[in-house]
Amino acid sequence: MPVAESRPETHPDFELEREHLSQTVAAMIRQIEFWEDRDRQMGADLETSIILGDQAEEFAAMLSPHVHQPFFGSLKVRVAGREQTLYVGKHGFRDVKGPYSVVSWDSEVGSLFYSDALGWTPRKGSAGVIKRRRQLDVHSKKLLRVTDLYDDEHGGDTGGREEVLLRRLQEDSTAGMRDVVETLQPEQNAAMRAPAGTPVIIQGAAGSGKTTIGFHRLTWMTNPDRGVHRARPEACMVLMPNRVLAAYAARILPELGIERVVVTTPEAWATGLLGLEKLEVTDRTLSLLLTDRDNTRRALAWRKAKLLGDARMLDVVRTHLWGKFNAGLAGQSIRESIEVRGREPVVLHFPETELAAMLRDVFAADPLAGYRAGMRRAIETEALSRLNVPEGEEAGVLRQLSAPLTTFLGRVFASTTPITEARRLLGSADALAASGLLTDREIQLLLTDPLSGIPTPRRANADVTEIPVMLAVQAFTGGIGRLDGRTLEPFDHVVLDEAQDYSPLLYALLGRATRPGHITALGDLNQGMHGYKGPSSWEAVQAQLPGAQVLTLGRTYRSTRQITELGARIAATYNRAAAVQGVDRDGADVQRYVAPADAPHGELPLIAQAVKDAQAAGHRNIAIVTRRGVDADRLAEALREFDTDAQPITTQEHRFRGGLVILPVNLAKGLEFSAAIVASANAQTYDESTEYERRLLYVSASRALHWLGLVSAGDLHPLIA
Ligand SMILES: Nc1ncnc2c1ncn2[C@@H]1O[C@H](COP(=O)(O)OP(=O)(O)OP(=O)(O)O)[C@@H](O)[C@H]1O
Repeated sequence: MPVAESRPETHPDFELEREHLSQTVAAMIRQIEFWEDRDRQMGADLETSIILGDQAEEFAAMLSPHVHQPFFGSLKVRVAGREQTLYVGKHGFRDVKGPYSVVSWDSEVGSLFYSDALGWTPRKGSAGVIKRRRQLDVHSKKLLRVTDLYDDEHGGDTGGREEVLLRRLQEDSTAGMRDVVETLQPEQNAAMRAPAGTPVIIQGAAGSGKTTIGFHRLTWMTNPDRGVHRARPEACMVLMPNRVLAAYAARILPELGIERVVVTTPEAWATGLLGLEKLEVTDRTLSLLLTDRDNTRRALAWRKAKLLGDARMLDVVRTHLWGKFNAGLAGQSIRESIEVRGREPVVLHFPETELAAMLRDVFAADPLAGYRAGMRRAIETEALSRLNVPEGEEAGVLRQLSAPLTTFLGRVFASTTPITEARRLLGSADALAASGLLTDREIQLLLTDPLSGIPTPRRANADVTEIPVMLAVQAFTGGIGRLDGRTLEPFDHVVLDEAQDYSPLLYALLGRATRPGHITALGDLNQGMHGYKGPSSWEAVQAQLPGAQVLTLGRTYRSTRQITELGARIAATYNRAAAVQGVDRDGADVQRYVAPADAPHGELPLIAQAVKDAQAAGHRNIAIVTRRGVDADRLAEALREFDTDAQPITTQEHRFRGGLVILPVNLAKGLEFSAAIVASANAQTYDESTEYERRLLYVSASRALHWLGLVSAGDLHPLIA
């Protein structure tokens, strides 16, 4: 069946829809004017009037940005013999006096627009049937197009959903991640709306929309419809692999209507929590894997890194701290004379045996704020109850207790900075053996140092592989979570991007730091660049996040068929999973630029030419991708001689602001551009025999939406030649 066409003259309902749009715009404007008119926001007294006025102003401010596009779709439903059309937009709007209401995309009914379901049973009321789904392209208050996606009266599915999607995918990239509210696909919608309070692992190939969907799920979590599971944006955190990507992705948030979410990197979060923002984080395992040719040493380094991120390490750390704090308690007691107003002073005495019993209870209770705070609270509570302190006098008693308590806690818990304590544990066979959880071979492995040949920086540093153990020490002693002023709270919701790079131990810790069931992990086990620090399977993650569901996104959306096919050729050399299904979108052929290996200026003139060609094809956001940061800096400089001014993005401080940029592949991961040019796309740069290098080549070659150029002085890489 032909798709009901979109041009005004061909879609029979175009005029009707245009009229509905203009009436909706008018109704919204009326409502905004009403809210903005303070004289009409009258309460019983002045104070209530002011509150009402402020509230109304806030409503007006929230609705205003949506007047230019009140909705993007509609749903015709039949319930109890009555037909009704619901309009779906980015922001809900209730037309109190008329029929021009809009339901929000992230509401319960909004979901029906995206799913393939043909009926539904609401919580109350009778079951309904979907009669029609319709896309309405609106821009600047003007209706541009009407496309039916599903029409009961015309044979059901029209193929319109694919048509709308393809149109959207043809658009140019922007300087930030975009929302896909208008074209969310059924499987994405289902993943986004996996029951609130259930941890979710979204597995999907590159370009399947994982990261995008993760942010949409976060927004969905903040909707009041989520009830007890509703998340406050300021209490949520998103972890992304680097700061360039974090800044790029965070731009989606205002579009989705939420603000104040913390979007950062795991390293920044960890060093912040450890109170060591200046700590340099190294990845010496990676350096060794890339430079050392000794296979035994490589295998050792890999296995040691894996073991450091093993979830059992949580209890290894806990047992170690138990032994340490108990030893610290030996010979300690608290004896303090306390005055309660109106009574004789009494001596409060906690002998060692009692303190030891309290410590045992604190370990058993495992408080979020850590054992130190837990112990303080336990002693304070016991003191108040033992002295039978009247309510008004509690603060005074606690003040008297404060100094001796701090001294005592200092003796037991001090000298435990997470870094030194983690290293002390990892260097001691006895400490590692205490829990009985590790085998002798594993203990030996932890005591060896396969990385001794890899230099460490001069500054204070920690390796990514030891950070989870340090965080575990921190979690047990000082607590782990979100700092709200001086108190530690669990995060309302945490989203992890590139979730295949988080160890099971980190998952266990993040689970502690977050409300139960409130982690959304987005990843692709096939894209793992750092298998030594990630989980071996999603089951290993599920073991740390009770009840976690794995949802798979099967389609990819980013690139044209030509670019997707090229990427698939590279990925097929290491990817064991079945080939993914791309959206079949036709585009320009992949362009290849090859100069003789001894050409006077090497590949420079070719890169400059590729940039000109991409620009001539109409692209503005263009990336030149290099293998390393130094290559990008060097090329940026040299290309100026060839009339090409590319902005380098070579440190995490740089930001992508659109235009022509040059950046190394590790910073390009996750970003996307209308056009991309892979510099030095050859086997000298991306070693063919190393899987890691082939994965990097894949990342470089998969950054473009529409146009891809491959450049080399000397033969192109065999996988893409
Ligand atoms: N339903 C959709 N409608 C329109 N565009 C979409 C849709 N889903 C994904 N896209 C687009 O596909 C591209 C890839 O999305 P995204 O970056 O979220 O994928 P990803 O799975 O996180 O990829 P990677 O693993 O490479 O980081 C983006 O341009 C995104 O806007």
